Amino acid sequence: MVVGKDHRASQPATTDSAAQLGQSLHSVELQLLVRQLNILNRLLATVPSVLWVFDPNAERVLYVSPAYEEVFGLPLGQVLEDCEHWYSVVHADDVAALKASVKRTIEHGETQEQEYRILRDGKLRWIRDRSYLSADDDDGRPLVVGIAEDITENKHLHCELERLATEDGLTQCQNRNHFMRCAGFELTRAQENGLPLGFLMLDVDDFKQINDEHGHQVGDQVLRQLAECGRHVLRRGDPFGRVGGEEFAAVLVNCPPAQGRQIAERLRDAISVLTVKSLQGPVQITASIGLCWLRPGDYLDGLYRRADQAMYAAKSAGKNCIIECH
Ligand SMILES: Nc1nc2c(ncn2[C@@H]2O[C@H](COP(=O)(O)OP(=O)(O)OP(=O)(O)O)[C@@H](O)[C@H]2O)c(=O)[nH]1
Repeated sequence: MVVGKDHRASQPATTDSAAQLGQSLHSVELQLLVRQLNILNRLLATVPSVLWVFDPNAERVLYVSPAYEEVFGLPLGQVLEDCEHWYSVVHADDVAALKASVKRTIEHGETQEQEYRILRDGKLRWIRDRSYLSADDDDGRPLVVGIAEDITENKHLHCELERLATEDGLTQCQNRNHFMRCAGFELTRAQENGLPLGFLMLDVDDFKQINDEHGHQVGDQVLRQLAECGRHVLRRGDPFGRVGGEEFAAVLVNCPPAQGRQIAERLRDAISVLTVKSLQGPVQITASIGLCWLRPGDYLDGLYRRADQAMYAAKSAGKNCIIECH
């Protein structure tokens, strides 16, 4: 913006040049401001995150950046008219937590970070929203400013990494590390609450022979089917993992011995009727099971060792049976 020279003769020369200087200064500042505004608009239109400003007193969204339409799949105008539109795509189970998080920002000035699910184009997407209490605006009222990002891809990657870190690749049950962590957690919980807990160790019988006669692929299939059988027979929340080559373990959470024996028996029965296909015909499998119970002052190592000893006792007793260690 260029301001023209003022030729008014009545103006004294000094005042004239001061006014000119003032105007051109004004003009430079204005140009700078317009330029900054353009940059800011370009930035806001380019960044994939949604920046938003909420006025808690008026309960209105004062501003949302253009990415809102892309990220939330909703028109900008609607949310500026009524902030509830924002929640219309949020997963019903996540709305309360999201509202509570914004409320905490308003009431305590706490910076909040909330992850929630939205439904966009019939698909679930994950959003991470951070909100901050901003400096007062012109009227002296506090505003909440936030930045929301679509983190769906990160979330999927995180889930995949977690799965790889906790799951046994062959059988899809817990891997040894994860099982031991879960077992330790359940042991502590049982001790703190005085609840009964069982520990079960299972080893496939004559597995080397199965591998030798039918090949490793059939052996792998035996392990997969056995794991599937374990998932089916054991209760949902009971940790169950592959702790060695053909060795599995389970924690029977809040389970008195009588019930634990029934579960172990059901498992042994279910395994003994499993048939695994091979070129030479169906392969029958059996397993030896060791069982023991949590004692006061037990450590996971001790519990594991007693169940292992009981399992080896079952092997010595002729296999395909359950031995309990007290
Ligand atoms: N197919 C397959 N075999 C495995 C895997 N991990 C370990 N094994 C095999 O499991 C077999 C275990 O053999 P052993 O320890 O002698 O036990 P076993 O033949 O079951 O004998 P008992 O325990 O006395 O019944 C070995 O041949 C290992 O190579 C695996 O992931 N896949």
